[in-house]
Amino acid sequence: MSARVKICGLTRPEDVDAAIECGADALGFVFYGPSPRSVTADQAAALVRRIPAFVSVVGLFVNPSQQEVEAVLDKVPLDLLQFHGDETAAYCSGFGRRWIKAVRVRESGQIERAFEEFRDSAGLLVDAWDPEKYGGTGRAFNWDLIPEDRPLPLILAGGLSSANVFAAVNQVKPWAVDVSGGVEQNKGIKDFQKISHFIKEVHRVCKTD
Ligand SMILES: O=C(O)c1ccccc1NCC(=O)[C@H](O)[C@H](O)COP(=O)(O)O
Repeated sequence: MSARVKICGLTRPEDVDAAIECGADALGFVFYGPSPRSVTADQAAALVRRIPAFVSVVGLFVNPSQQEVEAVLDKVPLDLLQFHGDETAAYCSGFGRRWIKAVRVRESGQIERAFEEFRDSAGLLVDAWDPEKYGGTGRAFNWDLIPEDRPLPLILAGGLSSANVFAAVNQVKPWAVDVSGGVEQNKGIKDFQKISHFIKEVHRVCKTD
C-alpha cells in the first residue's frame, strides 16, 4: 500500500521548508479570507518559489467567484485547485485546471453520490462536517461511511494527527491523507516535529501492508 501526504494551510516559509524536508507530496495554500490559515496570492507566490519539482502545489478555495480564482492563478502556479465549499462540478471544471472536491461527510450514501457528481475531478477529499466551518475543523468523522468501491482517488482528511493516522490509513486505505490542525502549534503555525512524526507514521503503515 502507498498513501501520499498533503500538508494544508501553510503560511510561513519555514513550514513550507519543513514539509518538503519531511517528505510531503503536496502542499496546500488557503485562499479563503475567514480562515486563520488564509494567505494572499502575493504571499503564496513567494512561498511557492521554495517548492521543488515533484511536490504538488494546491490552492484551496471556498465558494470563490471566478474572478477570485483567476486572480490567484495569475500570480500563483497552482498544480491543482481544491474546492472546499458548495461548488458544482460544472463550476469546478470551468478553469481548465485539474481540481479536487471536498465533501463534508455527515451521512451514509453521501460519498457514493459525490463520486458520481464529481466524476470529472482528480480526486474526492472527504472531510468532517461542521455546522459552522467549511473545513480545517480538526475533527474526524466516522470512517465506516467511506465505501470500498471508489471510482476516483480518495483523499482522507479531518482531525488526522500522528496519533490516529496509522489507524486511519490501515482502515481506509486512501490514495492520500490531508492534514492541517494535527501538525500545528497554533492555527496557521506548523510544527516541524509534528509534520515529521505524521509523515513517518504514514510511511510506517504503508510498509506493514
Ligand atoms: O484550514 C482552514 O481554515 C479551512 C477553512 C475552510 C475550508 C477548509 C479549510 N482547510 C481545509 C484543510 O486544511 C484540510 O483539507 C482539512 O479540512 C483537514 O483539516 P484538519 O482537520 O485541521 O486536519
